[in-house]
Order: sequence, then C-alpha cells, then structure tokens
Amino acid sequence: MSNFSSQLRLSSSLLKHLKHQINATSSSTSTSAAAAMMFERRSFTTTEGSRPTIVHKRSIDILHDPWFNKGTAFSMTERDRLDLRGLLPPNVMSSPQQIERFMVDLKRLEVHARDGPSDPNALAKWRILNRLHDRNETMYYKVLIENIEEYAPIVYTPTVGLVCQNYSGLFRRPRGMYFSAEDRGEMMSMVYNWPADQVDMIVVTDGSRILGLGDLGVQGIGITIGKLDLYVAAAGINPQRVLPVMIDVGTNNEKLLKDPLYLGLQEHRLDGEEYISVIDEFMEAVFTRWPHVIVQFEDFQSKWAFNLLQRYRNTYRMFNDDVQGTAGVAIAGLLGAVRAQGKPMIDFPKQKIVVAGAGSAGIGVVNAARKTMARLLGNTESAFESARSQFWVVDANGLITEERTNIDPQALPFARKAKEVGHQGLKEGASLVEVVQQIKPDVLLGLSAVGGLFSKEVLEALKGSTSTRPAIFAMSNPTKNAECTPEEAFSVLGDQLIFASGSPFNDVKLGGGVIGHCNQGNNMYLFPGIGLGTLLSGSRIISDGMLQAAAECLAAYMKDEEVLKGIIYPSISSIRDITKEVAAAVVKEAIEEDLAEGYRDMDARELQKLDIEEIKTYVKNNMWEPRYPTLVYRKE
Ligand SMILES: NC(=O)C1=CN([C@@H]2O[C@H](COP(=O)(O)OP(=O)(O)OC[C@H]3O[C@@H](n4cnc5c(N)ncnc54)[C@H](O)[C@@H]3O)[C@@H](O)[C@H]2O)C=CC1
Ligand SMILES: CC(=O)C(=O)O
Ligand SMILES: [Mg+2]
Repeated sequence: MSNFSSQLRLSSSLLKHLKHQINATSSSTSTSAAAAMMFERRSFTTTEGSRPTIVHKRSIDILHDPWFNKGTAFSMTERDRLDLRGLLPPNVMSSPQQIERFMVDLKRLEVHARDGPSDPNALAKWRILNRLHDRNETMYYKVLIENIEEYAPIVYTPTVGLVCQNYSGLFRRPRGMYFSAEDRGEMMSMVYNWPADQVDMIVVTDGSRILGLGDLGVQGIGITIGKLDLYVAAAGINPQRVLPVMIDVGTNNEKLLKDPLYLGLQEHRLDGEEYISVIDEFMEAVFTRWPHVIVQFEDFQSKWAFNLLQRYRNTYRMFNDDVQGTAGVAIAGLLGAVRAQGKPMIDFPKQKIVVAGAGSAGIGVVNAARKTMARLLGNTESAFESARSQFWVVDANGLITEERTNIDPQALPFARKAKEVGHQGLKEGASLVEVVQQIKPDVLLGLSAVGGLFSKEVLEALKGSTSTRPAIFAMSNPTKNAECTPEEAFSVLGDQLIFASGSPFNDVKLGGGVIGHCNQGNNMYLFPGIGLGTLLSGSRIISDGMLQAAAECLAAYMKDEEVLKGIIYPSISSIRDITKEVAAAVVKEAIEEDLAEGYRDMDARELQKLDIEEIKTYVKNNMWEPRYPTLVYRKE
C-alpha cells in the first residue's frame, strides 16, 4: 500500500469514528476530544432532538458558511431573526424544491450550452468564473482584467442574457440585495443587513426589460452583477464597495408566474403610485445609509426608465444607463461615422438618421443626437428646432407621425408632420423598408430588440443611401436580438459600410485582404467612466454636461487613421484606459459646472487647481487594482 493511500484509509476511518461519536453521543459526556474540537472550530454548539442549533454568526457570514447555509430555504422568520432579509431572493423554497431546482439546472446544462450565443461553452465558462468570484475576488478580477476581451462576453453581453434567463437554476450563493414589494416599510432597516459600511456604486434593476429579452423578473439581478463586474474591471471601483440590487415588484412574464421553481414574487407587477412608492423607499434607504453612493438604473421598462430619471436626477446621484449611457455611446459612434466619410464634425447636423426602436434606448439616442446637432449649430432655439427634422423614428407600428393616436410623450417631439412625410412619399405607420427607401439615410440605427429586423430588403434599400459611407448600428442585445449581423450587412453594402453592434461579433473578411470592421457599440464604453468620474468629483448630481463630456471624450479617443478604416470604437482591451479618460472628462466638467464637492482628501478647492493631466493622474491613482494585500492577524 502506498504511503498516500494508507493515509487516505486512515483518515477515512478516523472520519467514520468521528461521525459515530458525534451521532451517538452529542449529549454524552464521552464526546471525543476531536469532535469537541471540531465543534469549537465551527463556533456553534448543538443540542439533541428538535432543539435549535445555536449559531454565533449572522447575516452574510451564515450564507457564506456551508455548515449553516440553507440558501433559499431560510424561512421568513429566520431571515428576520438572522438579519438575512434582503440578502436572498424573496421566494422561500422547501428543501425538495431546492434540490429539484438544482437537478433541473444540472440536466439543462447541455441544452443551454448548445443554445449559447457564439461560444458553445459560454454558460459553462460563466459557471467556472462565477465559482472563482465566490472563492477569491482578487483573483477573479485579475483574470477578468487581464483577459477582458475574452471574458467580457461571458460576464456581460451576450452570455449574461442567458444567465438571467436561467438564473433560478444557476443561483447558488447570493450576491447583492433583493428588495421586494413585501418589504415595504422595512427597507430603511434592511439596508443595514449589507455588510459593507461604504458603498460607492449600486446598479439596480426591476427586471422588467433585461437586454432585449423582456421581463425576467427577479432573474434580472444577473445584469446588475455583470455591469458591476465592468465597474470593477474597467473603472477600478473597489469590489468591496459595489452593490447589485434587484427590486422585485412582481413580474408580468406568465411563464415565470407559473414556474414552481421561480425565485421571485409570483404576482403581477405593481404599477402606478404603488410602484413608485417602492422605488422611492429604496432610494431613500440607500442614500440614508450611504449618502455618497451613485445609483445606476439598468434595464427598467421604458415607461419607468424616463419617469424615474426625471423624478430623481436633480436630487440624487443617479443616472439611467439605457437612456443616457447608450445615448453617449451612440453620439460618439455617429460622430465617428461622419469622420469616416472624411467630413468635418460640423456636417453632423446634416446627417439623415433613421432609428428603429422608440423605447428608453432609441429615444435617449435621438434626444441626445438632436442636442449635439443643435450645439454644433450654435445652440440656439431655432437650431434645436431644425435638428429635429434629421430623424425618422420607426417603432413596432411603423413610422411615427403626429397622426399616431396615443403617442408616447417621450416620442412626441420626434413625430414627423404628416404633410412633411407626405412630400417624402411616406405616411403614418410606413414600414422600415419604405422609410429607408424614401429617405436614403446616412445612418440606420437599431434599438428595437428585434433580431433580424434589418432584413435583406432593408439592407438593399440602404444601398440607395446618399452617404459615401452609410452606417449601420445594430445595437440590440444580446446577439440573437441584433438587427442584423456584420456578415449580412457587409455582404449587401460592401466594404465602405461602417458597422457597429451592441454585442460582440467578429470582423468580416471581405476578400482581397479587406476587413469589414465590426465595432461594439455598447454603453460599456461610458457607464464605468461616468460612475467613476462622478465618484471622484463628488458631484451632487450627474448633469447633461457631464454626460456630454463623456461622449465627446469617447469620440475623440479614436485616431483619424482608425476611423477612416471604419474603426469607430476602441478595442475592449483598452477599456480601462478609455474609462480613465472618460472619468477625467467627467471630473473636469463637474468642476467647471461647479458641481464638484470633492472626494476624500481631494476637496472642492484642491480639485479646482488641477489641470486635465493632473485630473487623469488623480483618476488613475484612485482606480483599484487586483493585488493581494498583506494580511495581519490580531485577536478580537
Ligand atoms: N448597445 C447598447 O449599449 C444598448 C442596447 N440596448 C438594446 O436596445 C434594445 C431596446 O431597449 P429599450 O429601448 O429599452 O426597449 P423597449 O422595449 O422600451 O423599446 C423597444 C422599441 O422597439 C420598437 N419595436 C419593436 N418591434 C419593432 C419593429 N418591428 N420595428 C421597429 N421598431 C420596433 C418598440 O415599439 C419599442 O419602441 C434592447 O435590445 C437592448 O438590449 C439598450 C441599451 C444599450
Ligand atoms: C447594454 C445594455 O445596457 C442593454 O442592452 O440594455
Ligand atoms: Mg441596459
């Protein structure tokens, strides 16, 4: 017998012996010394029969202790008793249900792997990374930062979409906080269940529109985790100071409402004043505990995205990523498309832009693009008014005109006059292909969540574009929801096309050594810098000027020679550098607008003295790096 296997046999017989001792004699005086030591190490005492187990830890420490953790099976009274409220999804599961959920997920793995976006092993890779995240945060972020190009598509779009769709099955250890409609009146105390005294960045969702996948209810927590992974990897926000939040106000997804293994509240979504009061309570609670936190709203259905943004943006440090982050990234790309035509920036207000999708993202983009055009034309009222006529917005019911009944107030400023579009050979509800045929736009931008919307017919129609380099932004996520693929687009429109997509695709080889570049037009190039810049400036709010500065910085990041090749966004491998630049631009603007109140030792007056290079150094020095700190033990 080898030395190793004899040791194994010895230790297994010792284990058997210990087990026997523990089972047989937990109340007996003859409990073995070894078993007693084991009890002591685990810091609990146990008693026989149905008497409770005494634990000497609470809250997150219990969830992280495999000996005590019951996961979703903690009853509501236990959750209250042990300060666990908010640290678990709201639906209490029985032990057999937990096991069923685990088994269903285990069996589904192969199916999901086949279902995966572009990488058949994407979900398996996510699981491996997630387990590392649970075990060793520093190492996890080191791996992510050093391999960001390879793993951003796993922790973020597209795989994060698949993760959200299957979150009830994938859920193992909780991450982040859950506030549910059942917690009304309790949130102010619940926030103290979170173990960190300092939180810099919260990403919150209500799960109502996750990427282009619709209402995923409580499972939407996955997107907040993915976004915060980028905050750490790209912006160097300390991972101990980020908090993903899910506000579960129910779901209108009928499949989830009927799924016995669903982890969220199984009731229809709250609406109206009831809904607003939950979000108000959440905002008040988090800003009471962490007055300097920044809250990023993510993937709220459009009606609430705009409403909540208006409600909070002048009182709290918050922004809506889908409305404001996406707009900035689109502006940078649209300006890039002008440069790629060899034209000066002042030509931007002449661009004809057709937008498919009038939700939070589409309307956010047209609003910001209109303001940018107006600014380039002198920022007058008439410039703002005339810029409106550069946009044709098409939604599920076709071209939006003033003849539309029940028009969404957000879309109203972009509703075309019936007479005007009549002259263009169009009418209310005209189809996308008709609009493209008649308008011959410079840019076709998709934020519709409809995969394949830019059909062959639409792409053929774009061949009539009056631009020398027409541009397509197929920005919907995840991959399956992209309005078209780069292969489809380049095959019809040829090598002069400028192409960007929301989720990553490979470049296209067009023959003769020519490359059709696929840019990733995703708000990930801005939101980390907006958050970091706001944090380090200590700005009270996030102003339009700060968002504009971020977008202009991203646009200016690209060199002429890249842009002329059709490369309008940076490679994701430089996301940490671009984020530093964006954050510095945001800090500078906050200082100029007199909003900056300072951060830690850098007070408002010190900030005022910094030039842009010094601001960049200040930003860089405040970005967290994944290095192991030296640890020292001290007795309590
Ligand atoms: N690349 C990026 O950085 C970002 C991408 N997005 C993507 O944008 C998409 C939309 O997001 P939201 O605006 O919040 O969603 P939403 O659901 O509020 O809006 C979707 C819009 O598309 C319209 N639509 C549906 N079918 C259509 C059709 N056949 N033709 C034209 N329009 C159609 C709807 O009427 C609606 O106006 C999602 O897929 C999301 O992933 C959102 C934010 C950032
Ligand atoms: C990228 C993003 O925020 C979205 O697709 O919703
Ligand atoms: Mg989003």
